[in-house]
This record gives sequence, structure tokens and C-alpha cells, in this order.
Amino acid sequence: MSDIIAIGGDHAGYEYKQRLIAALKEKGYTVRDFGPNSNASVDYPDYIHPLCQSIEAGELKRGVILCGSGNGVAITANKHQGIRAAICWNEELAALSRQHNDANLISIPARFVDFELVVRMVETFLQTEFEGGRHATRVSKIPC
Ligand SMILES: O=C(CO)[C@H](O)[C@H](O)[C@H](O)COP(=O)(O)O
Repeated sequence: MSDIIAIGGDHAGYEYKQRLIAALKEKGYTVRDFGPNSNASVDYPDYIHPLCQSIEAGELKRGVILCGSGNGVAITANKHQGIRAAICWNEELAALSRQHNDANLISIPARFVDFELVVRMVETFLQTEFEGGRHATRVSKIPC
């Protein structure tokens, strides 16, 4: 499975998305940008559904989604059976989203967090392993 990082969002997440792409590339990650390509007002499902479909298809494994509150993109993403998107606003939550939930998307509330924190949360998310065990049992019961 690809280790390319999926990234996408809406206009409210656009500036952070662009800065995050640059920061991740500088750290050696490869990124696939699902848009949008400007800060003009858009509808986040138009970008989040394609991103989620490529993860469900096994083309990509993990990603970052950004909107103003983190809610719209996460609600959209979590409609997909193969997606576990976690809204995070500190590093501990980013770690727990991997350790306990095996989240494959981190959702960033771009209007409510500093960019430096976003970079730290995303790195934590990308570097933290799922603990499995009791958490694997619970995660396996999520699809309905
Ligand atoms: O969907 C959202 C809220 O749950 C996102 O935060 C959007 O980015 C936000 O709603 C966009 O708001 P805007 O007034 O259209 O810029």
C-alpha cells in the first residue's frame, strides 16, 4: 500500500493545507493534494469524497483533511465504510487517534489551531502505531 499522504479540505483549510504540503515535503513525505486549489468558497464534500474513495480503493493509506472546524470534512469522511477520521486539536488526541482508533484520517479545525501545532499533530499522527489488542476488537465492530 502506498505511503503517499492524502490531503484535502475546503477554502477554510486552504492556507494551512498549502503550508502543510510544503512542510511535509520538506520532511520527506510525498503528498497527493485533492484540493481545493484556491481559497475561493467551495463545498468540502466535493474534495473529501474523492480523497476517501482513493483510500478505500487501497491507493493511499493515510491522510489529512482540513476545514474551518474540522467537523464538515470529518462528518463527510466518516460516511465511508473504510474511513476512520478523527478531529484533533492537540498532540495527545492525535496520538490516541492512532493508538486506540487506528484512524486513517486526521481532521484539522484550521480556524481554531495554530499552524505550528498542526504540523506537530500531523507528524504525531503519521508516526504513531495502532496498539491493536482490545482496540482492534472495538474497531472491528464499528462498520454497520
Ligand atoms: O463544515 C464546516 C463546519 O462544520 C467547515 O468548518 C467549513 O469550513 C465552514 O462551514 C466554512 O464556512 P464559511 O462561512 O462558508 O467560510
